[in-house]
Amino acid sequence: MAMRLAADHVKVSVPATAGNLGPGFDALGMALGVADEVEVRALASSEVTIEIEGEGESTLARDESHLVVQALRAALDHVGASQTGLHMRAINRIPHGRGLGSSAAAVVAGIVAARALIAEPDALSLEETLVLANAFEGHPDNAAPAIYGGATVAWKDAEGVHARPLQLADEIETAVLIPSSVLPTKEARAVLPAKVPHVDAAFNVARAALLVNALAGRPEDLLAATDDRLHQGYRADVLGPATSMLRALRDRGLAAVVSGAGPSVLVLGADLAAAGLESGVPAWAEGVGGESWRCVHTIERVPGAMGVRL
Ligand SMILES: Nc1ncnc2c1ncn2[C@@H]1O[C@H](COP(=O)(O)OP(=O)(O)OP(=O)(O)O)[C@@H](O)[C@H]1O
Ligand SMILES: N[C@@H](CCO)C(=O)O
Repeated sequence: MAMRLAADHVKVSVPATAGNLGPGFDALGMALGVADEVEVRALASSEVTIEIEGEGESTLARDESHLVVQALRAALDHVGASQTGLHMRAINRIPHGRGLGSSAAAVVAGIVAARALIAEPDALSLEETLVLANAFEGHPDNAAPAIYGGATVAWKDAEGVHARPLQLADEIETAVLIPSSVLPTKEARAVLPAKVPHVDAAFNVARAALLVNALAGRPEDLLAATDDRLHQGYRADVLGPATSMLRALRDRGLAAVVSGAGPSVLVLGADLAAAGLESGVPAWAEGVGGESWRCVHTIERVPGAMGVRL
């Protein structure tokens, strides 16, 4: 027998995320202080209606092809629950195509909404949520922090997809510099080589391990720990102004990395106010690469996705 829906009105919030964190390509990630909200009402009819406010309000589909709806349906199928008509209201605050995990947030929102709707939420564990989200995304580094919050390491093996929360010291802050230009993740992945030199792989292994230690409370190592040879250099041309911003920040001694597939740039540090990154963009950074940038500064550990019944 199909699993029952136990609620007909739920609300979900999912944070933006930065994937990679420099050396941890497709593995490390961190939740950021901006979140999308989605309200879902199950309908007696088979109708699907969608209201969107914010990012994508004039471009996103209002039908079954909407990413949140697709993920919700996949999650209902996964637990053997009946499909339902639905009305969805989305407040989209995460910019799209900027390396801030908007697609992962949409997918996780759909799965967590399904989890809140069904009679047995335990049928969809956090681990299964990650497996389902990875099936949409193809890489788990954004979905993992979107689900668990804070900083995470995620990996795949023959059994599936896994993630663990990383220790994140209270003193670690983030600032994200967001340009107005967009870079679809698909385009940024298409320029990566199929093989990399062994010496570059070894270079990143050392930095990724050092970064885990630095995040746990050694902020003085963040600059060395955020260097990378596996993706940012290969993407320099498609990243355009982000490559200039990355260089400008690192030349100032700031631990900057490309956020996800870019073109946003993430800065990690223990006192980002001292670098003028606590509110707005510092004067020297305005117009770098011919872009207009805005800055989002986060000082607290960001929680993962939350779903509640209304
Ligand atoms: N809230 C949303 N609702 C529906 N579709 C969305 C939503 N957010 C993102 N998308 C879809 O995902 C696309 C962006 O995904 P893409 O993977 O290119 O970038 P990103 O997820 O923002 O960045 P990154 O993966 O580098 O962190 C959008 O153009 C849109 O099609
Ligand atoms: N690890 C992914 C993050 C993008 O979402 C990439 O760099 O392509």
